[in-house]
Amino acid sequence: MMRQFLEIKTANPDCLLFYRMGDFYELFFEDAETASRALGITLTTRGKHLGDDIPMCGVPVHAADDYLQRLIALGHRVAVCEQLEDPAEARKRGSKSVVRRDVVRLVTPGTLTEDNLLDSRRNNFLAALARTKAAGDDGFALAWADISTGEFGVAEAARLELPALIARVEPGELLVSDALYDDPALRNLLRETRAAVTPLPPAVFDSTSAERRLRDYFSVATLDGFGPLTRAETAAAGAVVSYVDRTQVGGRPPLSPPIRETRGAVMAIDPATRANLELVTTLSGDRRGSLAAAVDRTVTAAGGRELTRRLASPLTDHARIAARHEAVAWLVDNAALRRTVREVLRSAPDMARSRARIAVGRGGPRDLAAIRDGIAAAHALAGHLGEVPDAEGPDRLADIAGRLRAPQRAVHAELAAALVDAPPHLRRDGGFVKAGFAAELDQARDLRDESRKIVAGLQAKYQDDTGVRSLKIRHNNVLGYFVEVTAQHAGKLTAEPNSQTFFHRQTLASQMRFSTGELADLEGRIATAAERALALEMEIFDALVARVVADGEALDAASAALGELDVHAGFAELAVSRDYVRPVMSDDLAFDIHGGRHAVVEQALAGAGDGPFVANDCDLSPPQPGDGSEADGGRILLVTGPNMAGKSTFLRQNALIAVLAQAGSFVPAESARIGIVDRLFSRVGAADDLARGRSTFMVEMVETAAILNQAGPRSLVILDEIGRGTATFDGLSIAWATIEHLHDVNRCRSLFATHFHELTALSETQARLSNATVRVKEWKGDVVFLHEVVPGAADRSYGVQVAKLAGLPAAVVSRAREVLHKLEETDRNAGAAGIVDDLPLFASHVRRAAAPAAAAGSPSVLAERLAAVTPDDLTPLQALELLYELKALAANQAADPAGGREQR
Ligand SMILES: Nc1ncnc2c1ncn2[C@@H]1O[C@H](COP(=O)(O)OP(=O)(O)OP(=O)(O)O)[C@@H](O)[C@H]1O
Repeated sequence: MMRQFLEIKTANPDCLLFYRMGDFYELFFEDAETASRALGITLTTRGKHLGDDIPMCGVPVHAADDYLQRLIALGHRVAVCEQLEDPAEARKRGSKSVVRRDVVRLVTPGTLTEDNLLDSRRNNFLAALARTKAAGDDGFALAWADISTGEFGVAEAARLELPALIARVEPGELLVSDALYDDPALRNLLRETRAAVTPLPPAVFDSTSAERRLRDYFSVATLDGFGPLTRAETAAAGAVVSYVDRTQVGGRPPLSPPIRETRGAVMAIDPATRANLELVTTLSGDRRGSLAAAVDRTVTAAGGRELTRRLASPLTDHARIAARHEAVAWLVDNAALRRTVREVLRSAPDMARSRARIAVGRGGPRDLAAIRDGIAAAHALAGHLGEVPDAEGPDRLADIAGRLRAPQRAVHAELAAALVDAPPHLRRDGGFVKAGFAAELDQARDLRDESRKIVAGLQAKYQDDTGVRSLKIRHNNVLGYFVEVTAQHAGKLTAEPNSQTFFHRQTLASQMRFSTGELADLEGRIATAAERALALEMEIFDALVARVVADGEALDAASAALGELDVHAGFAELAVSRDYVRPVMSDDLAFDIHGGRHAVVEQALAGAGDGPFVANDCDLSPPQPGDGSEADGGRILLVTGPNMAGKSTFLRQNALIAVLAQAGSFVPAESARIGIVDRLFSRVGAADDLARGRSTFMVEMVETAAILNQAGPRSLVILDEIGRGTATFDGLSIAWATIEHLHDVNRCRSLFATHFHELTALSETQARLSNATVRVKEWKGDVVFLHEVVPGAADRSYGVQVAKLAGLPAAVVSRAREVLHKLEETDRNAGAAGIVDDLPLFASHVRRAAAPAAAAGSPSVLAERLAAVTPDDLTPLQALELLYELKALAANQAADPAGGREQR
């Protein structure tokens, strides 16, 4: 047996080997040590190998899923090795022969199918990243498949686009070739992804053999039917199916043909933005508190997964977005139908995952029942949708109704006729086929149950015959049926005449067990009948499985349609219950939100009874009378305001409104007009990334750099407190230059929140920048937050007041007030004027701020000259001349720096 174990282990060196022995999976050697540590189970020894004890530990088969889940979560991979024949078969080959065993499946993070190993509301994708050599940085492709639902997608990407794509798909496991695994350019990407990264030999990614593998997997002669896949896409998709084959050991889960996603079809959202906006999980990884949790009104698992997917990948295609809104609008208007639809949906089980398990031979009777109930729900829903004349319903719903009708009624009828209402999880013990379905089965069962009644009668008879009232007939796997009496009464059975009937079988401490001829005879009949019944049930099970497998594609179509309908109905329910409106989508640069709210904060406030959320407007549409096209450039809104006033909330709520709208939902606002956003960027909050050797400030700058380098005219950019992680002047300067770059180069719709009030001066020179502030009231020295965003600039930050609210010791608060007072005084007298010479750009503003002190010194000549310039009035030539002049002025000033200071 050890030889067999070692052979199998050698073939699967990177996995923990679950070696089946009877009712246990046993682990040996290092695997046993690793597993016992990871699972907290006892480590024992069994036999010797090369003179040493063999470490061993085991998990019971019936509880194996739990242990698997924990091992997978810890990043292990497990090879499940089963007994492939009955031990009796093995014994026929000789008393020393070993039961045939082999690995039937590798369990890895990306190839799970069991419900308790999966999150029902999220896909679990296995992804593969491939690159074609010739194309360099641009030739990447990602393929992703969920073997628990059959979905399969593929897309091309440039290297810079990869982080966003991988973060969106959020694979559980990512396959890469050894070469990519070792590529320094991808090191950070691979380290940052939450997926378990599995390096594989380059041959797995070879595009020529990939093509063959795909043809083979989908049993097609050519891949042309899948649309034109690029070489990198073929390689990635080929790697996925090759790994599925390897881990499922030939049991092929049904996958849809790879659906190719065109570039730019979904809103690009990089990983930092995705995390910051907490779209599907919060920063701490929970679903609770995320946008998904706040807007999820779906009632099925398929709907939950579809919702998560939509929020993670909002569309950019006007027509497709409009179709989703149309479906939601229709379900908003048809309240009665919406309620019926949701009611029926509630009864629909997770058909996709059940069908996938059935297809790989891991399904049980309960999975068949899920298909039965799923088909019933699908047909009922199609009926309800069909009751309303098609002309009234939007295309999207008509299409959904069509797919809901796809599964055959006959399949449902058979399942319904064969299965009991609530069948057991495992088929092993039978008991799932309805009485009356198969006459032969009924007979076998009757015989079995009849015999059980006879056993009961026999027990009564034996009690009378022997006079032992406590005599029992029991059953166990070793003895079969036996008569049991307490030791005290044993004598009555061993004495004449009873000893003629009762044969002694076993003596325990306080009981004695016997057999009788009648009992042995009955036992035989019961066992045969039970075996027969079980065998018949297994036959019926297999026949039902075959029916389900044959109708698999229709079932998948219906399951997907069910999920989509659930999302539409859920969004409609959300719109009605939380007062969301249908956004008007356009192809220009509009972004005009009236009375917008934060989807998550609003609900949190309502839940905590913390008063209403204050709605706010936000208009980032191009201000000039133009056609609103890209040439006009979007507006930048610079938001200043005290701490805790609601700046971050305001910024995020607008980003979330864009995401919701393009995901197909209505939005929390009184009205919204949104020109489609193709990329969303946000830099919100700051966190150290010490693990990667990056300080808070470094993280902030890396993310800002990515935005300034990548944001295009159709992007939406949210920047919160850029530059706060460093010294004031450095921070202010960086923020200043960042805004100018956004305004002049990126020209995209942007929201910028800051505590640097100096930045508000930019509105004088930047045509498309306007200032907004969040109102507060001061009351008896404390600050009252109104959360109202109004045009204009804040005058101060109220930081000390907020610190007091936060419970800073009174002594610290009063000392801070003193220091603040002193600093403000110094600033008024000298500090501000000091900026004038060093940073001429700030001149216009600083002069205003320092007005009382102006007499104390003369402002910089350079600043004065600049202030006199109206850039819009200059011809290019004049501008160049001005530049020469300014350079000369600056050179003069630099030659006599002390002179400048002495004047002050
Ligand atoms: N519009 C609103 N209506 C009601 N409450 C709000 C609103 N906006 C924000 N709040 C409440 O105020 C709190 C603080 O908001 P937020 O974090 O956005 O402030 P901030 O101005 O960004 O603060 P800081 O400058 O300190 O980062 C939120 O947690 C929320 O409870």
